[in-house]
Amino acid sequence: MESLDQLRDRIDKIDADIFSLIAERFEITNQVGIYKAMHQLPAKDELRELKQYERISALAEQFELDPQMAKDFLAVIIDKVVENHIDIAEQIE
Ligand SMILES: O=C(O)C(=O)C[C@]1(C(=O)O)C=C[C@@H](O)C=C1
Repeated sequence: MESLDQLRDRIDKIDADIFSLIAERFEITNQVGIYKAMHQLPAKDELRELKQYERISALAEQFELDPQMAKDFLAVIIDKVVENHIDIAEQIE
């Protein structure tokens, strides 16, 4: 059995991986924000979001996680992405 410190080290590494991937996702969504601003597209795409929530919910079930928790987690990220898109559009105007 691993020690508490070893288990916590593994948790810390996973947290670092998660945030590295979230940062990469924001880099990509910022590019989407620039594209949308340049093509006068709205910051928010409800249909795409519905598909995203369905997809994340199915993914959560596949990994035996709570689908609502997964959707809440994604909502925090997507809400921030939309804010960033609005900021980008204001800067490009
Ligand atoms: O796919 C897009 O159009 C995005 O802007 C990305 C994204 C997302 O983070 O997944 C964010 C905002 C949109 O409302 C839908 C999806």
